[in-house]
Amino acid sequence: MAVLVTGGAGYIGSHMVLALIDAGHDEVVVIDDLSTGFDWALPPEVTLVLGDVADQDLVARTIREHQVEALAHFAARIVVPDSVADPLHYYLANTVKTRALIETAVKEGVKHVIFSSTAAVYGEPETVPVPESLVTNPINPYGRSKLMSEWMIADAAKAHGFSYVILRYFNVAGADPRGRSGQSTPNATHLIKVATQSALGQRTHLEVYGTDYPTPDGSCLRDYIQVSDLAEAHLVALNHLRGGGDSLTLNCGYGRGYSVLEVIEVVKRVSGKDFEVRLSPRRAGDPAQIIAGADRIRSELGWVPKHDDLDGIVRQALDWEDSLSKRNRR
Ligand SMILES: NC(=O)c1ccc[n+]([C@@H]2O[C@H](COP(=O)([O-])OP(=O)(O)OC[C@H]3O[C@@H](n4cnc5c(N)ncnc54)[C@H](O)[C@@H]3O)[C@@H](O)[C@H]2O)c1
Ligand SMILES: O=c1ccn([C@@H]2O[C@H](COP(=O)(O)OP(=O)(O)O[C@H]3O[C@H](CO)[C@H](O)[C@H](O)[C@H]3O)[C@@H](O)[C@H]2O)c(=O)[nH]1
Repeated sequence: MAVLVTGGAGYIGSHMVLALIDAGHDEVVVIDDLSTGFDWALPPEVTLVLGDVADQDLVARTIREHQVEALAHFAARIVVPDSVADPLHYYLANTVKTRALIETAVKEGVKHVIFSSTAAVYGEPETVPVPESLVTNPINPYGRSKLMSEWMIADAAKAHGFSYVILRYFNVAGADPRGRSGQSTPNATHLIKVATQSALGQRTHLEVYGTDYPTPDGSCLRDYIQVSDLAEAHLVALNHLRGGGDSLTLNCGYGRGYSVLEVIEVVKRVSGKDFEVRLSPRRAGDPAQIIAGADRIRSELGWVPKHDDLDGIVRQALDWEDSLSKRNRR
């Protein structure tokens, strides 16, 4: 019985594929349109079906051919400010296409669904950390596009009898400790990516978007979770569902926040490189602070993170960026 990973050629999806392979799952199928992913991010034993998650014939054929039992749905558009600039594109890519995919999964009898959601569903919480029980109130189209998908999945599961785990990721960072994958999107906007590229001289400078937030140093606070720890959370979620466990919605974070300025300091210290930092106005759609209430995933799934260390995460990101620039020069 296979696991179908949508968006498996992307940053987080490729780490999920590696985690599945490392755990001995021999049937892993990826559907990816390679819009932001890379076929080389996949190990050779994994089948890549090139296409769109909303192509219902293609997805149905893939599910049947590989006897797919579980779906891990990563494929999406992910950049918060882009979602503010082009909301209809985000609702199509993240909500409408998820509807089509879930409809196909239901028709084809897929038993379990794991969905990549986001801390952005909480919006601008008044206090942190945020427990899963907090009322959701997304402040940008990206968060809304994901929250609608959460609701669809929960409603469809109730009506059609599949089980699900919705994982609300906080800020994902770092790379595979064995150097097999990492964040590879050339113009990625994520803070740790931009900072490591600046440290390696691949960018001229880094802009800090906002230093007038109501936080200790005025810059935004985020909870950075290492990408292989996050992939491991998906594996324990899959085992939970396969063992007959109930459907769950869980935060994925460490429960600790770092400010943008603190992250920059860590990148400078770990890399041993200084780079220009410009203090700029706020970026559209950014909440001041978002930190996970991180207990439920531990108690429900027994998830134990192994890489809860910002220095280590930054070191992995630097090593990955370095290997990526060598790959691109070849
Ligand atoms: N990166 C983060 O910090 C973060 C935080 C919270 C949630 N998430 C969620 O995690 C998931 C993965 O994010 P990522 O950082 O790996 O992004 P990514 O852009 O690296 O990966 C997305 C993958 O999906 C593929 N894809 C996109 N649309 C597709 C479509 N219609 N059909 C087929 N393939 C398609 C892309 O080619 C890419 O390989 C997303 O759902 C995102 O919303 C990410
Ligand atoms: O060059 C940069 C890049 C980012 N930032 C700041 O750093 C913080 C983190 O920004 P990222 O772009 O790294 O991440 P986001 O918090 O915007 O969003 C990420 O985490 C969210 C969940 O918290 C979503 O799920 C989303 O997909 C994912 O990109 C923000 O305050 C942002 O303004 C900068 O100051 N300069």
